[in-house]
Amino acid sequence: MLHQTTTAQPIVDDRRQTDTMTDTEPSSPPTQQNIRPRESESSSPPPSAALSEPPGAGYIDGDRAQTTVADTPTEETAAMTATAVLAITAEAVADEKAITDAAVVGEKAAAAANVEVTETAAAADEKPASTAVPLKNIEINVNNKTEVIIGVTPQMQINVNRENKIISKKLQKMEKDKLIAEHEKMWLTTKEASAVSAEDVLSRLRVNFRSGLSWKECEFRRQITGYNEFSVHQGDPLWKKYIEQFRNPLILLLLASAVVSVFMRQFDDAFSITTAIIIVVTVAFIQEYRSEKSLEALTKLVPPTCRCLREEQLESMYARSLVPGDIVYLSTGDRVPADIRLFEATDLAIDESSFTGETEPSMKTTELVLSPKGHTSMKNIAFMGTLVRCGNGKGIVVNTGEKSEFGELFKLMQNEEAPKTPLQNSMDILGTQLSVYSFFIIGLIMILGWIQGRPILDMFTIGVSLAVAAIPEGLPIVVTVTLALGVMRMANRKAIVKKLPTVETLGCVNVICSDKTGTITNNEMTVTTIITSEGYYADVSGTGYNDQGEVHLLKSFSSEQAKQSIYNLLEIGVICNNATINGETLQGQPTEGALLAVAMKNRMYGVNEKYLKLQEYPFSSEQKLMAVKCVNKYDDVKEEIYFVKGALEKVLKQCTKYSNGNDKISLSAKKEQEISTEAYEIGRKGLRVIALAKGESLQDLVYLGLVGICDPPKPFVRESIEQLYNYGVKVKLVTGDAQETAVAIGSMIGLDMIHGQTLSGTQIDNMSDHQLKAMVNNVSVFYRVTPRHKLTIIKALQANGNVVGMTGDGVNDSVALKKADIGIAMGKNGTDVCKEASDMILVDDDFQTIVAAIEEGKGIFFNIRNFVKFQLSTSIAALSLIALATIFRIPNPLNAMQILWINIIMDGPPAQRYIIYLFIYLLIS
Ligand SMILES: Nc1ncnc2c1ncn2[C@@H]1O[C@H](COP(=O)(O)OP(=O)(O)OP(=O)(O)O)[C@@H](O)[C@H]1O
Ligand SMILES: [Ca+2]
Repeated sequence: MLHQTTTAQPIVDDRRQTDTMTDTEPSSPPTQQNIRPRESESSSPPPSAALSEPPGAGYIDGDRAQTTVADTPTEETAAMTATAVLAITAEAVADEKAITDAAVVGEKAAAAANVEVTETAAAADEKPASTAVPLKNIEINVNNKTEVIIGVTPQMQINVNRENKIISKKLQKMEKDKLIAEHEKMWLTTKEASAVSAEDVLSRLRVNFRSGLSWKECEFRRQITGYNEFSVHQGDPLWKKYIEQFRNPLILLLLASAVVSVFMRQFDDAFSITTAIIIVVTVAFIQEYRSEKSLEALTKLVPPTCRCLREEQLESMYARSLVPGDIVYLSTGDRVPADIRLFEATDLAIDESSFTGETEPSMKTTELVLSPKGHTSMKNIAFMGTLVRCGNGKGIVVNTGEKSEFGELFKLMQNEEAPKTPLQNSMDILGTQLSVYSFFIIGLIMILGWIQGRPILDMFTIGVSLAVAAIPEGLPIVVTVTLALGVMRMANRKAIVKKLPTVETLGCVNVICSDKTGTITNNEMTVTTIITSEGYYADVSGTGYNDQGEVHLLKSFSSEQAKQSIYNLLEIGVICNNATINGETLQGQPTEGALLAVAMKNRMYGVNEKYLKLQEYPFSSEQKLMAVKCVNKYDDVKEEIYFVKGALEKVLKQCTKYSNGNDKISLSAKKEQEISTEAYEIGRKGLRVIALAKGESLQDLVYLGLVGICDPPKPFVRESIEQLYNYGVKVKLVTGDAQETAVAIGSMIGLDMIHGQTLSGTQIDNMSDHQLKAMVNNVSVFYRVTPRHKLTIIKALQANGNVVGMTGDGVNDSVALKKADIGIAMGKNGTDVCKEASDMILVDDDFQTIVAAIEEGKGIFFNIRNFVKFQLSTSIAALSLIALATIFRIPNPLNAMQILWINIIMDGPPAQRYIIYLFIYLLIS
């Protein structure tokens, strides 16, 4: 029988033996007890088998082998038995009990499911003695060890293969059920996770926070939990929706008239009316179905992503693939992808307004909450769907999809009907008004006809047909379909509209406020210039987040000293930093990535290891400054040092000295002026300026120098702005960057810098609303603004009657994006926060797409207007034709069927294609 190791062992003999074996038993040559090739009666393996098997592999006599199960199965025996079962089925079908016993006992048994059967040619001399059928050797791979069964007839082999398959399937299934049961025991609710320590959650969900789950394990867990998403609940079946369409009172009346026609023996009328009704209903049904489908598709256009640790690699992946136990990293601007129990939180503030209604972001901690009451008290949980306003953190996914707290909310939300767009509303009103008028006129016609003594049934069917034709009950649907189709067309042009009304607004935008970094520029930052506080000046070559490039010192007086100064300066940039570069991909903020890259180019490695980070003051667009408090690990006197980087004026405010070689010199007004001029000169080239300083206290820093970071405008922005201008849309730049940088970029992209003014955040602060409103139209560049200012600017523009679009990518844009008539977010590099706040998303961050979207928006608006006009004119034509004919006692120029046909044809451009299909179909059948 088979055995587990690669050394030859005593093997269970055929029918008699039920012995158990261990791996440690010494190897012995095949004996009588061992299974040997029967036909050749030789104790040595046949040549071919010897060639194809690893040394010491066992042999099985396929003919004689039998199922044997140890009475008291141990792990080994179980494994053996399982294996035996697999092998021996050549003759005997294994009994169920054996399999079950074997499987339940040990892991090895389960591993036996790993069976591969390979056929090898039997030795030439191995001719079967008793049978004419050629024999074969088959190799069975069990637990990665090869076993050979010799002398198997083809039929036996088929049996072996078949049985092996069945057994391995059974074993796999049992193994899986067991695992599923185990996994289900380890899940915990979000509330439970909040009430225990992070370590407990980690161990309960069996994950190491340093390495994360394995891909295989994730795959398995996902089979249990499903994808991290909400299944939109299935509506009525299609046939029911189709029948629904008949529930329209007018259609019912028409049907009634068809029935009456049958009784009156006017079969051709009855037939044509019925056909027409079916077509009307089908067209309406298809339209509604299509609009539903396209609306559904909309929600799937921008799949959220997240950063997750798997097999020690930090991966950026779709949030839908998360499972409980995944380790997720959160940073400013992220949308929380699942319910997460935090085990690390640095100044982590999360906006839970969508969830709790609380407008103030909630500060998160990692400590356990003893008895959590309500969502607000669970300070150690980041809830799915909420947004990281600032700081960063790490946590473990505890619940996903519908199991998350947000899932509960989602279920409630599903029951709410989606609000109608203003356009849909006005169409509804128009529809009702038209219905009232039409009914009135139709009533008149019918009474008149009746008085004139026309056949009552004719008058009735004509009246009802007129009602069907003239009452635009399909109008709202057509509007929705047109909007939805437009939205899909925009999606093809890489602009995703989140809500239908946006399309209406797009047609009338006349001002676009655009932030600079990430919208106008690529937000791919490269340090190109360095100026130290001593005045050493260096150029940096190379682009991208890598070490390809060099730092060239220009004005060097003493080159060693200069190198040291540059080193000290760049060191701050590395330590006061949260980004990482893996290969060439950057995780984190581009500005920080640029600082890491320049240090790499200066061949500075392992700088971080020298210091231990004690505290961080994260960067925010309000402060425009970031600081970390550290100690030098190798210093005996563990002195605290602050490393600071940020906008020059903010950093200089905290500095009292500047560094000059090994000395620190007090900052004079003159020196400050000098530094500002240097910054101005760098900024004038369109570079972003970051100042770097360090010191023992945050109020008493030593200034070390500046870096200039290049981030040029994207291609074709200039052309797009020109095109927008031609459409009557003005573009304004609103940026957190310095004046000279903003102005430089502004002129690069063709903003009117001659007539347009510039305005800073501070200036806005010193203005009344009224003053701002008076001048805001003429400003083309706003600089050094905070998120609050961005909002004020939008409001002031709106107060002047503008329809304002706002584009942005960062957290600092989100409030303004929400306030703007249309918020436009960058889809690729934009933060989740800003995508959430926006109405439209540019998939590939291309500014040109805005132009395309506005074109589409205008087109759709135009289409709908035309359609309404068309519908109205045909209704009026039909009504007046019949009314006049009745008044003047002329025979009716159109019969009921003809009216209906006209109605079908005019029922909207999207429908026409289907009508043609239907006609063709009717013709064929
Ligand atoms: N990670 C950072 N650490 C420290 N300071 C920074 C950092 N990033 C940017 N700054 C400073 O803050 C200023 C602008 O920041 P802010 O976030 O308000 O604007 P932005 O979003 O980068 O630009 P825009 O509003 O045009 O998109 C920069 O000019 C720079 O001096
Ligand atoms: Ca930005």
